[in-house]
Order: sequence, then C-alpha cells, then structure tokens
Amino acid sequence: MDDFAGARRLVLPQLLSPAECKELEFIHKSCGVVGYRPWVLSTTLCHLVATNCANLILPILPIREKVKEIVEEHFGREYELFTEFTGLISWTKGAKIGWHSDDNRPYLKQRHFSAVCYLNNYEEDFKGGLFHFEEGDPQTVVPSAGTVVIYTADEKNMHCVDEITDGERCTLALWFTLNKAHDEDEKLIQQLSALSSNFCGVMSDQILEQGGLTLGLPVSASSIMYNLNGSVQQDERSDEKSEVAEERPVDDLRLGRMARLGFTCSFSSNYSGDEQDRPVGILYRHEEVPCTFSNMMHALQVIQFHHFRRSIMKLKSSADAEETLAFSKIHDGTNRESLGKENSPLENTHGGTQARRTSEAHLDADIDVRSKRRLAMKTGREMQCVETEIFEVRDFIESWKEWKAYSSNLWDQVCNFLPTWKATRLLVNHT
Ligand SMILES: O=C(O)CCC(=O)C(=O)O
Ligand SMILES: [Fe+2]
Repeated sequence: MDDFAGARRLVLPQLLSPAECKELEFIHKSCGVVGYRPWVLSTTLCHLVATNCANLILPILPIREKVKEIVEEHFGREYELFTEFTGLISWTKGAKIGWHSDDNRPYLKQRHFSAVCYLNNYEEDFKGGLFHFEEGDPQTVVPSAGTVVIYTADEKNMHCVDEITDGERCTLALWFTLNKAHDEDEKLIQQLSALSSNFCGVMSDQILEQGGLTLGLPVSASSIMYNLNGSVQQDERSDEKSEVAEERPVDDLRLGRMARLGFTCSFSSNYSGDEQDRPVGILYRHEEVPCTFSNMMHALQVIQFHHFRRSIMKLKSSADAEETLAFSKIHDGTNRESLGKENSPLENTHGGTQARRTSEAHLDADIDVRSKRRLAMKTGREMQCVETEIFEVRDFIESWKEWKAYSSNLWDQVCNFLPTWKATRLLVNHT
C-alpha cells in the first residue's frame, strides 16, 4: 500500500455544490439514526435501502463516484478501488475524536483511502469540529460546505477532530479499498434485488399518495435506533432552544428533528414507540396542518423536504444577489447564467449541475469569491430570520407535492438502473 503516486493527502474546496450539500443534509435529517458512537448520528446506504428509502441513495451515488475517481487518479489507482463504506454522518455537541488513523483496528485494515466531504459550515452551523493532521500540510482543515479532504487511511495520516461545542456538523464519509471482498456495492445490490420484486413495476405517483399503498414510502427502523437516551444528542431535543416549547423532553430523534423546525406530531396522548408505524397528522406551532402521513418517517421526510426546498429557494435568491453584484462589478457580464427561472426550485438540483456551473462561472470571473460568499451567507441569514416568522400552509402543501414528484422520479430511476446494477455488480448512477 506504500506504492501510490500522489501526495498522501489532498484538500479540494467547493467540490460539491451548495445544492448537493443541502440535498445530502436533507437525506440525513430525514433518515438518520443514532450512530456508532455517542453524539454521532448516521445514515448508511444499507440503512436507506432497509427503511424503504432506496430511492434516496441515488443523489449520493454520483458524488461517491466523483470522489472515488479523484482518489484513484490522485493515488495512481485508476479502476482499482471499491467503496468500502458510504455514510452520511453528523456530530452533535460533545462529539470528538482523538489522534487516530482510519485503519487502526484489525477489522478496518481493508480501508486504504479516506474521503470526508463537508456538508455544512464551521462557525455558522456548528462550533468546534476542526480537523487536524498530526504532522505535515495542511495541518488544519476548516469544514466548509462542499470541501472534500482525501488521505490515505494509514498511520501516515494521523488525524483528530476537535469537540463539537454547538450545533450539528454534517459530512459524507467515504472509505475506499483495493480489496474487492469488501466492496459495499455487492451487499447493496443483493439487498436491492431482494426488494425489487416488491416495488418495480408498481411505482407511480399514486403509491406516494396518502392512503395509497405504503410501497415507496419510508418506514422506521426499530424505535431504539431513534432513542436519544438521556442527555445524549442534546441538540436534537425540543429544549428551550427549539421553536416549540414542549412540556416533556423529546427523547426521540425524529420528534426532535421535527420540533427544531417548529412541527409536532399529533399523537393523541403520550407517545410510545408503538405509534411510529401508524398514520399521523402534524401541527406547526400548535396549529393543525391539513395533511395526514402514513407514518412518522413519512411526516419527517416531507417536513425535511419542505425545509430543503426552502433552502434551495434561498440559495437561488442569494445566488441572484451574488450574480447581480458580480455583474455590476465586472461590467462585461462574463459567464452570467440565468438562475431561478425554473418552475420548480428543485428542477435543477439533481447532480447539482446548475449550481456547479454557476460556481464555476464565479471562479472564472476575476472577482473576490470569498467576499461574495460572505454576502450570500449574510443574505441567507437575514432571510432565515424572516422565514422563522412565516409559515404558509399553501407553501407546505406545495412542498408535499414536490416531494411526491421528487420521490417517485427517484424510484423510477432505481427500477431503471437495477438491471444494469445487477449485471455489472456496480452501483453507478448512469445519468
Ligand atoms: O469528520 C471528520 O472530519 C473526520 C472524521 C474521522 O476522522 C473519522 O470518522 O475517522
Ligand atoms: Fe478518521
């Protein structure tokens, strides 16, 4: 494993577009479970398939592939790598990790290369959580949405992460191996094949309708996997910081996630895990929202999708503000591209092509990208303040409709890709 070509590490800013980061965060916040360590939450591809969300692996695949190709090229290992693990991971207050290498256990020796894609921003979305290498350059990586850090998983890259002191730090963690026996795709394709006879052929908009078949709708894992248990994951509780003051503390990650966005489930009395698979209504700040969902995960996913859709809209208006500024600065209007003209704010989110083209256009233009980003973030924050005051049922219903279209489109793609996945034994999104 010593005979690789490139330098032992690589940091790539802005490899993922802001829209891609938001989409992965949406998936994690809709589907994540309590993770492998205290204060850590995780969403693996295997978990997505197991909870009837195989469609949500699709937005992750092209990113995983892109990073894998960069790793292969950088280390002179073209076409030699397999993905050993893909997971959306978030760290909440209290999470940290001391000096280690990523292959530091006998059962982790197959991990040859690591990649961490940051999905949100240091200081804005969380405090603490800086990444440090023990020696060499760069010494410290500041997590910023879209940045990817790549390194060999051995002791040449001893690293640690500072404790998170506030907020939630989200990443897409990837490990690659030269050992085919540890290829995660093989397991996933088996898992998907077992499911496919149930869902392919019957996928259509109607299955995502409330009251329709539950095929294609998310389901819960065992309720213990959402149990925040005592003081752990304090940030996800509906404590005094959340928008809805609850009489009793929330120990359930799903309810905590909803409460953070101002929503509660309309369970009749004391919630017990048994209710997780029953149809459920929701309230926004104690006001009933006229929607019924098949189960809690369904409600959570639509709520998170609403939040995601709003963030994409904000990104677009910030980008418009940025573009206007860039436009007025460079007069000649080089590379100005239209944004925000689509009917659906999510239309061009997939694969993030539009946003990526836009950010490339910005890099091409000879202006100070950093100061523009600051302006965009400021605009975003101001809008967020306004947004907490506004909730429109009509807008939420629009999100619900868009979620159905988004979700069934991804299910259709899963069914279309599956025969190729099975034949090639490779989980690659060919769009
Ligand atoms: O999230 C990070 O920045 C790195 C995490 C890490 O070192 C690990 O999970 O092994
Ligand atoms: Fe690590």
